[in-house]
Amino acid sequence: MEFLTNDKLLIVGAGGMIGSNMVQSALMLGLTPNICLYDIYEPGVHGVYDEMQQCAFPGANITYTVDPEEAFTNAKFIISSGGAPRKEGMTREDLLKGNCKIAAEFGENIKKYCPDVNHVVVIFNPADVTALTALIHSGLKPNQLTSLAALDSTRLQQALAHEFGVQQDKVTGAHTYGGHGEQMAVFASQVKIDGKPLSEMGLSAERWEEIKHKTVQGGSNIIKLRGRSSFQSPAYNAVKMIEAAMGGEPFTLPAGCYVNDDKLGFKNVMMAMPTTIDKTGVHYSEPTGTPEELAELQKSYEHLCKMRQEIIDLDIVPSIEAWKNDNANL
Ligand SMILES: NC(=O)c1ccc[n+]([C@@H]2O[C@H](COP(=O)([O-])OP(=O)(O)OC[C@H]3O[C@@H](n4cnc5c(N)ncnc54)[C@H](O)[C@@H]3O)[C@@H](O)[C@H]2O)c1
Ligand SMILES: O=C(O)C[C@H](O)C(=O)O
Repeated sequence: MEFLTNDKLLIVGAGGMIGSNMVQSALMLGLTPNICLYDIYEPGVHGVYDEMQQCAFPGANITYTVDPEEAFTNAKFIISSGGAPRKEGMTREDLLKGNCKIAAEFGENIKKYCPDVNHVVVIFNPADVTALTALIHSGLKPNQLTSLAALDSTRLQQALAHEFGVQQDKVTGAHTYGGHGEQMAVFASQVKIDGKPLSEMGLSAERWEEIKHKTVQGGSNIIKLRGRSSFQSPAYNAVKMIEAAMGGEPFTLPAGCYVNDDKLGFKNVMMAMPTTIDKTGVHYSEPTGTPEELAELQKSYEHLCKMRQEIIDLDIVPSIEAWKNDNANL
């Protein structure tokens, strides 16, 4: 089996549902044989390790540990789903306090044990805010850390493909930006169905609102159907993001990235943007949309600013001025 690299990939939260699926996806996609599984729950991560050994995957060199020093040392790529998931009836924001505390420790571990890491993907929710917390505590440059935001766009693609009876890959430009939560901004103006603009497809305004609602509720719908939050789609997409950061196939769906942009008016937040991820990290571009879509994005940004204030008030991150003093790149 040929691998893209031999660099160490660390999977944090590897004993959980997303973590265990990521190990498998990373090996099946041929990213690296050198994978370290880390979790705070020994039986869980031990069990995943045993199962991966029992796959007898050619060339794999998997280790597992509950010791952060052993886990983070020499890691070149990291994906973390190490945090609590929500249950039915909860919002992602309900996880903010507990998971952002975990994110602060996660960032500190990076700073202490692997400051030379190339790229980090944060999955655990609320992903925009846990990722911001991790970025601030890690001391990394903004283009080295991304959060998983792609599922909202793949859900929009899915709903539109179903509506028009086409293969999902015939739906292009179906993207959501801003926060990965109920306040996400769902963009229609760039969508094409089999090459034809959505505006020419005869979709009623009422039907579009239903598709939007379905997209926003996509995560809750999986919880209703499966009794737990999504794990296959986040695992696959996060591994694809890391593959792109390793220099493999480009990742073109929106990703969460640090934005501090006077021109756009979005300051000191992590949010989903039009992005590209490559060996040099994550790079965003300006979203294209109608004035209504951009106003929705502004609302989503304002919601993210409120959550940012909560983690400042909880002393999980310092004030914006203080974190900028610590890391001039932010
Ligand atoms: N961004 C997204 O699109 C997206 C999609 C799905 C799920 N999620 C989020 O991903 C997270 C994980 O979901 P899951 O289904 O894998 O949950 P899970 O409970 O199956 O797994 C989480 C794992 O993290 C471990 N863990 C907890 N605290 C840790 C710490 N401090 N260090 C290391 N490991 C730790 C747990 O022991 C557990 O094994 C949740 O927060 C969920 O909401 C995000
Ligand atoms: O919905 C959740 O809590 C998990 C995840 O954020 C998702 O969108 O599937």
